[in-house]
Amino acid sequence: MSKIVEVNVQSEIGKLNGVILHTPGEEVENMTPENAERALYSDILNLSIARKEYKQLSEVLGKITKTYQVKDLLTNILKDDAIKLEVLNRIEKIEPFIAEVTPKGSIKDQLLDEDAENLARLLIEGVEMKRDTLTKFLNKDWYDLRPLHNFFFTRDASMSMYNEVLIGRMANAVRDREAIIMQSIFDFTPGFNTKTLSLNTESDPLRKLTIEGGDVQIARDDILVIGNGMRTSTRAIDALMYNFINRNEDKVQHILVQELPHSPESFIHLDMVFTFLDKDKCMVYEPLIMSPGNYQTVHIKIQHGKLISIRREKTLLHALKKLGMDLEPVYCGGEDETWNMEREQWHSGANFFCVAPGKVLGYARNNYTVEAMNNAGFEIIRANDVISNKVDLSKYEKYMITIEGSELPRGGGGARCMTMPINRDAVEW
Ligand SMILES: NC(=O)NCCC[C@H](N)C(=O)O
Repeated sequence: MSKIVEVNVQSEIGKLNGVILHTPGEEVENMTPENAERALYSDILNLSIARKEYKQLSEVLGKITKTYQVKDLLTNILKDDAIKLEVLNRIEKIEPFIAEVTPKGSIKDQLLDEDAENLARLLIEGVEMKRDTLTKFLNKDWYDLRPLHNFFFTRDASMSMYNEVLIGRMANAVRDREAIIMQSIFDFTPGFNTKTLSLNTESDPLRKLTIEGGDVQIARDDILVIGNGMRTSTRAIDALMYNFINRNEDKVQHILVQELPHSPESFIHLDMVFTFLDKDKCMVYEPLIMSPGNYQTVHIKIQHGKLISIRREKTLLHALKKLGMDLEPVYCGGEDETWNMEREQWHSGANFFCVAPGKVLGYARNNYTVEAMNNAGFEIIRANDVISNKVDLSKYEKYMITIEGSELPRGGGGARCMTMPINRDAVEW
C-alpha cells in the first residue's frame, strides 16, 4: 500500500493526490433476481465484465495519483485485535443478530477467529448462512451477513469534507455496514490524520436523517453543494447546518441545496445530474439543472455561529455565479434532443470525476455527452491508451478519459460514484 496521504479536500476539481477505490468482488455476484432490487441494482451484474471495466478506471487512476483499496485499508486495521473487536462491536450495533448464540456459535465469535485478511473479505463479500436453527433452515436468504453489493461506489458511505470525513447515514440499511467500515478505516489509520464526523441520529429510529456522498460536493473551501432527494434528507442537511453553526467560525460557510426528483432511480444523487469539470465548467443534466421548475435551489449562509440567511435562488448555476463561480454548462446527452439527454443521464452520463481542473474521467458509452465534452474543448482520450502509455497526459490542458462501461452503470453509477478522493491540491481560482 502506498504511503497514506492526509485527508484534505477543499474542492471537487483540485489536483488529486489520493483516492479510495474498491474493486468489485464476489459480493457483486452474490445476488439473485429476487433480491437484486433489495440490493439497489436494476439488474444482476456480470462480475468478469464489470471487473474488466473497473480495471480501466483503477489503472488510469493508478497512473495519475495514489490509490488505496478499501480491502487493504480494512485488513490493515483489523490486524490489531483490539480494533478488530471494536469494528465487530460497531457492526453489532447495526446488525445485532451477529451476537446471537446458535448451536454452532455466534457469527461474531466465528468472525473474531478469522485472520485480518479473511475477516475483511467476509465483511465485504458476506457470510453464508449456517442453517443451525429451524428459523435459519427454512430461511430463503443465503447469507447471515449480507454481501455489500454496492461498495464499489466508494463515494457514498463516507465523504472527505475539508480536513474531516463525514460518515454517510445511508438511506438503505443494505449499505449501513459500508459506513461502519469507512468510519473505522478513518478512525484507526493514523496516516489519514483526520476526524470522522457523524450526524446525530440517536432520535431517528425511522431513518429520516440520511446523507450519502453522491449528494455532497465541495464546490470551494466555503461552498458545499448538496442534493436533497431520495438519499439525502432535509433533516440531514439541517444537522450539517447546525454542525457549522456550532463551529462558530469567522469564515462564512455557504450550503447550496438542490432539490431532486424522487424518481426515476437514476436521480438518486446530485452527482447523477451535476458535476464540476473545471474552474469555469460543469456538467449538467439540462432538464433539471437549467430548468428546475418546482425543484428549488436554496442558499443557506452561516457565519459566527449563526444562521445569517436561508433563501431561494433561481437556479444552482445562478447561486454559484453570485458567489463568484461562473460556470459554463456542458450538457449531458448534448444540446439537441431531450431523448438523448434522458438516455445518457440514465447511464450515468453526467457523473464525471475530476482529477485536476479540466481533467476528468467519464463513461465512453455516452456518445452525445462525449461529443459535447469535445466541443467544450476537452481532448477525448481512451483509458486503454493511457494505460498502455500511448498518450502522454501531460501534453493536454483539458481532457476526458473514457472508461468502457456496459456493466458498471447497471449498478447505478459512474466515475464519481466509484471514487472517494482524500486529498486534492488547493485550486488557484
Ligand atoms: N454517487 C452515486 O450516485 N452512487 C451510485 C450508487 C448506486 C447504488 N446501486 C445505490 O443505489 O446506492
